[in-house]
Amino acid sequence: MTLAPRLVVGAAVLDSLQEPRMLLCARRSAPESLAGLWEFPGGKVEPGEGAEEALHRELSEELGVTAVLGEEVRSGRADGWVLNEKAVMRVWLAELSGGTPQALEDHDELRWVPLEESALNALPWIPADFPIVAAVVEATRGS
Ligand SMILES: Nc1nc2c([nH]c(=O)n2[C@H]2C[C@H](O)[C@@H](COP(=O)(O)OP(=O)(O)OP(=O)(O)O)O2)c(=O)[nH]1
Repeated sequence: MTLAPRLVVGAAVLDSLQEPRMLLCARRSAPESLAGLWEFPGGKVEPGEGAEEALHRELSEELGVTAVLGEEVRSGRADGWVLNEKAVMRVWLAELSGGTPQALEDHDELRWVPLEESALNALPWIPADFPIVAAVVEATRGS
């Protein structure tokens, strides 16, 4: 029997949905295997929770912010971006609507990085995130 992959949600938080120039990147502090790697803030969808609802909860818990979600960053697969053998992630563009992001939980650094592949790819992302970063740059290009 194959178990359905666990759904994770992530936010590509932009300085502006209308005129995006910067992406908020978060450096994980745990678990040890992922500590020091950069990611999209977010986390696992809990049973009974909607994906977007989970993303708002994670942004509040992890960063202490509220956000408006923009379009979903599509992978070409219906279920999202494959992270590993056990998890897939759906990712939305987002813009802050309240609060100043703080590394409250799971992260030890937050950084606004220009929306350019060279600048973003210079960070050591969780490996599965590199194609998502490229798709975020593509989705915001020309805005
Ligand atoms: N949040 C997030 N998780 C990612 C990304 N890329 C990636 O492979 N993952 C993986 C790391 C974890 O194995 C999983 C997400 O788990 P998590 O630890 O963030 O979830 P959570 O906040 O709900 O925490 P918990 O229930 O495990 O305590 O997805 C990403 O960009 N953002």
